[in-house]
Amino acid sequence: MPAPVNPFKKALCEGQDLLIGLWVALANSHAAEIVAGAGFDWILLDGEHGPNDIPLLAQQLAAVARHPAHPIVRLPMGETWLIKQALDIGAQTLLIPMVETGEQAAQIASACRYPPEGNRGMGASLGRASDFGRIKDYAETANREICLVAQIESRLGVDNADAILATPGIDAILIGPADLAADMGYPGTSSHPEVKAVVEALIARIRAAGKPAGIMTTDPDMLAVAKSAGIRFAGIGSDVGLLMSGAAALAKASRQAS
Ligand SMILES: O=C(O)C(=O)C[C@H](O)[C@@H](O)CO
Repeated sequence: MPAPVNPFKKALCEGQDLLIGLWVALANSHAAEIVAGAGFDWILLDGEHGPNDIPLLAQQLAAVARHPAHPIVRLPMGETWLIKQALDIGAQTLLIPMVETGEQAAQIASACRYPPEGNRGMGASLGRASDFGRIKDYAETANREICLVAQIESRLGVDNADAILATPGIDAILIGPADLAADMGYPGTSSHPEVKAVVEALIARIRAAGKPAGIMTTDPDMLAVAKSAGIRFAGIGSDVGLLMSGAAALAKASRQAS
């Protein structure tokens, strides 16, 4: 029995639709399960800015498994040991932040694949990835179902985008406008015209390299720019944002009603 098919990777490679996702940063399996059934194509379990660790991420992966929303796991950084642990708990799609060079792209790509394609350590028979050893052909078939998304979110990353895109094993690029804006001198202003121009040009380069481009943005104007430039996946909000805005609106409405 082979490793399970990665539906997100399949949809990116074979489909044309825009895949909509939600950032999930509450680091809670109940919250993840609630939004996984809401109708998103994917959810991003955020181990970079959410208070997540490997055990919490494993709980969330298990909690959302019965829903169609594909869980993408973002790690704090592209450390080889952390990539190994994330894959062994069953993450099939990883988002690695702040990828800035071709060398870094090669390192994270190698960490995601078993030899001879890479240097991922053998141990999935102990982990959820192989259903704890029940998927007998996991080691032979896992590589093709891993989807590695590199995040480009700095001027250096943009400058080196061609080298990152040319790296075998980098399956897609997600643009991070918030960090990109900060690096460009516009912290907190990810919808700055100069940022939008860089994002638009970067999407064109990603597409020209034959790879899918994605973005995370809650700014409608930035999303419109990205859509017109041809992105294939977009994170358009977060569980934290939904909870904050919903709670505040209810509190305000209840005061007005009383
Ligand atoms: O730089 C960015 O933009 C991102 O990486 C997304 C941020 O982490 C944050 O906007 C997620 O809500």
